[in-house]
Amino acid sequence: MKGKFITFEGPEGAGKTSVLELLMTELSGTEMEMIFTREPGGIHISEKIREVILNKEHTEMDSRTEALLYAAARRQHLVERVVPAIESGKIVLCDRFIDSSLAYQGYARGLGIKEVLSINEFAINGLMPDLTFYFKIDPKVGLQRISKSSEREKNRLDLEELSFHQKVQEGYEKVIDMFPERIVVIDAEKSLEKVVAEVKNKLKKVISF
Ligand SMILES: Nc1ncnc2c1ncn2[C@@H]1O[C@H](COP(=O)(O)OP(=O)(O)OP(=O)(O)O)[C@@H](O)[C@H]1O
Ligand SMILES: Cc1cn([C@H]2C[C@H](O)[C@@H](COP(=O)(O)O)O2)c(=O)[nH]c1=O
Repeated sequence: MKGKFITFEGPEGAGKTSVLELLMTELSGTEMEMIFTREPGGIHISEKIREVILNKEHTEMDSRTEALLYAAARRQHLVERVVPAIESGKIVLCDRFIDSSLAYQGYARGLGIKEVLSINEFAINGLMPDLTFYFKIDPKVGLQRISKSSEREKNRLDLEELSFHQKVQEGYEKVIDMFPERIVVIDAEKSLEKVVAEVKNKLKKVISF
């Protein structure tokens, strides 16, 4: 039996990683076999690409180069980690995937959502998520959260202007309109406990635990 591929999306500081960590703890005792992973990263080569993309000294990086690097990291992560897990029946919970590229590179960087979708179609070769949670939050609130966090050093993308992060949010709204059946919107400005409860509730509709 094939597993499922579930992704978590949203602006900076929306709470995706915190929710995934709590889900990992709460669902680890259940019968469902799950893996938790992230983009860009999740495996050796893609973590190396992550370091190149997010290094705050790499201010000269061209937007198309950035889009191609995310797509390359995505391809390797899918082949090495995501596809084998799904084929062995596991549930894969992934922090960010293709919708990040559509919102950040396609819309906020101005490369075009369709153009970025097209390079990513080559990378993913048909493997779209079964379900995506979009963590909706005012970008200002998300950025305030990461500024307060002592564990989080700001990367090159975090350091973009507020106007860039507002465009990311607009980009996500467009992506949601393109894929309304796949993407579930979660109010990420609620307390962490409430967000986790809402995600678990929606998850129960696609997997049993
Ligand atoms: N619902 C919440 N209410 C208040 N603070 C929260 C909530 N969720 C997460 N936080 C805090 O906000 C900060 C960012 O959270 P987290 O790293 O989980 O976000 P993220 O969506 O993974 O961000 P990024 O994509 O930028 O890495 C952390 O300090 C976390 O403790
Ligand atoms: C997958 C992906 C990510 N990004 C951006 C989004 C964030 O600013 C960083 C990743 O950092 P996080 O702390 O792990 O959320 O990269 C992007 O622009 N395009 C993408 O495809």
